[in-house]
Amino acid sequence: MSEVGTRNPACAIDRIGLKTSGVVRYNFGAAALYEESIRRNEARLTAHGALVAETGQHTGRSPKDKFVVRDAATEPHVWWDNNKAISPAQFETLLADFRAHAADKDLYVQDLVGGADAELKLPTRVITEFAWHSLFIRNLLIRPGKTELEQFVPEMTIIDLPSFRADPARHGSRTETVIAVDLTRKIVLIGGTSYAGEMKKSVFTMLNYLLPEKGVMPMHCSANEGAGGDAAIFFGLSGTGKTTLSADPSRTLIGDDEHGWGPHGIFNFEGGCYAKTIKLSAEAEPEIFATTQRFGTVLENVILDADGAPDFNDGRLTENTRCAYPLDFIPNASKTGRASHPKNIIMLTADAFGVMPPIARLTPAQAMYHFLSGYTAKVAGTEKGVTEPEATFSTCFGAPFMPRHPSEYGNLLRELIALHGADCWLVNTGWTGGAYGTGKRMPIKATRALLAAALDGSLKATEFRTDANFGFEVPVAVPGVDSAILDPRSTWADKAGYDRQAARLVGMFAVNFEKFESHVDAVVLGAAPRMQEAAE
Ligand SMILES: Nc1ncnc2c1ncn2[C@@H]1O[C@H](COP(=O)(O)OP(=O)(O)OP(=O)(O)O)[C@@H](O)[C@H]1O
Ligand SMILES: O=C([O-])CC(=O)C(=O)O
Ligand SMILES: [Mn+2]
Repeated sequence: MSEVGTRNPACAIDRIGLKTSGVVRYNFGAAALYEESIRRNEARLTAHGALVAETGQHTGRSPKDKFVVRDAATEPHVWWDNNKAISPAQFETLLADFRAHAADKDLYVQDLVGGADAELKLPTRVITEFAWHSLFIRNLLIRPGKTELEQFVPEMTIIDLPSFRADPARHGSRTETVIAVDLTRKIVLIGGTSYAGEMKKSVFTMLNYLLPEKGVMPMHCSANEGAGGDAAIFFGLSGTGKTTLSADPSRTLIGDDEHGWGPHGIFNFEGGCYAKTIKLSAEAEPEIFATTQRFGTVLENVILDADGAPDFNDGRLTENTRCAYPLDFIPNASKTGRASHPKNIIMLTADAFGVMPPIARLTPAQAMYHFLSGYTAKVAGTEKGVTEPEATFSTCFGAPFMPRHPSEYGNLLRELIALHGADCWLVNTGWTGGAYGTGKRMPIKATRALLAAALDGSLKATEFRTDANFGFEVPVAVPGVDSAILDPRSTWADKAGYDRQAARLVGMFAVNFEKFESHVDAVVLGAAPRMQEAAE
């Protein structure tokens, strides 16, 4: 095998049975991976020095094509209602076919780490067919130093071969796309998709399985820290604002997407960020915008204009355009990836029905209810002319990444909130002044002002009213924020329309929560939104 680059002399890729007649490139840095990506026609340079790649058919994750190996070790611990199973034999066949497929390919290898806590870290080797995927994952995970690299022994291995085609009859897959997760041997095989986000979420899935047994809560959340050392975490489904709102010039960024909460506080699983770039502007999100105008950042499915500059308003390939950059591309990012126990817990939702207030205070029981519900709303692509939003409930704000039953994560979170006395808030970054189609997206400025007041403690001291539908406490007036938006009903021209929409949403919450009723106590059940007797 022809090899280039730095690695532990005792750890070549044949440790996972891979051999190739091509060249294996270990732990290449950004410049070398740029050269490789461009030489191989995988990617292009932008006018400002970022690298831009297109993913073809798959412009987002493929949760329906993800499978977990059901063996004696995983059988009792995995939540099989939410995770599709494949047999150890099917996985073995798939792994053998991955080896055969790789046998004449050039391969890129990155030895990286998931988890900024030295006692809990997961050394992860990522072997990719594409050079740009190698740079993506190098940007996203934690990069070991040179000495560490020379002694690196992977615990987890990801093999990512987008040109592989799975065979449902042979591999137990659904389509030609497959994400196969062996939690016991800590191997993930990704085939038939070029969407880079699959790699980072594979590490997340593994940590979500491993950490609860060590008493650590894994979370789909961003995190930042105030000057006084007060940490905040922001849960939320895709597109609700974890990345946008955690990048705050007045606070230290810990991470934008995946964290653990253990006995020593919180820690990032990653060493980089993966931000949405659709309609990204220098005005609303200066720190994130700046990462797109420099060397080292990977842009995914972003369209370039005639001058080679990214056009973030162009959603021609997908609305899910992205940029991936190391944490230190954000000026005030943490160097350690760790912070104290969070003082504030924010649950983000993008309520496209325009019913929820922009901020509400949650009791611990309400926080548990909303954590298990995991509500947000999706809006259809505008080009299709669909104006009706669709409610999404994804438990723990991340069902596709949760191998275990939600009650395991829920109970861990509940204990931690009680132990550390964290304050909990629900923040709606979705629609105001009506539902999607009538109203508009909450101004980022307003969301930031409300969060600032919650995080500096001043919001707690203001006057609150109780929301008629959801039962949580909503501030009446906040300095620097138009009071009207605090009461969503007042922003709707059609009040009866608001009441109908609110009643519908409460009904959706109730139906969704039925599956958790036998897993929670009366206190959490009592935190459910109230069905109204009648509108008016
Ligand atoms: N009031 C608001 N608060 C936060 N984001 C907003 C707001 N209004 C519009 N946005 C836009 O919503 C998007 C939020 O995306 P962001 O990348 O922060 O999501 P995320 O929660 O990190 O998702 P993912 O887990 O998929 O990475 C951004 O494109 C941002 O510009
Ligand atoms: O993984 C992705 O595709 C993006 C992301 O963070 C999420 O969906 O939560
Ligand atoms: Mn995410």
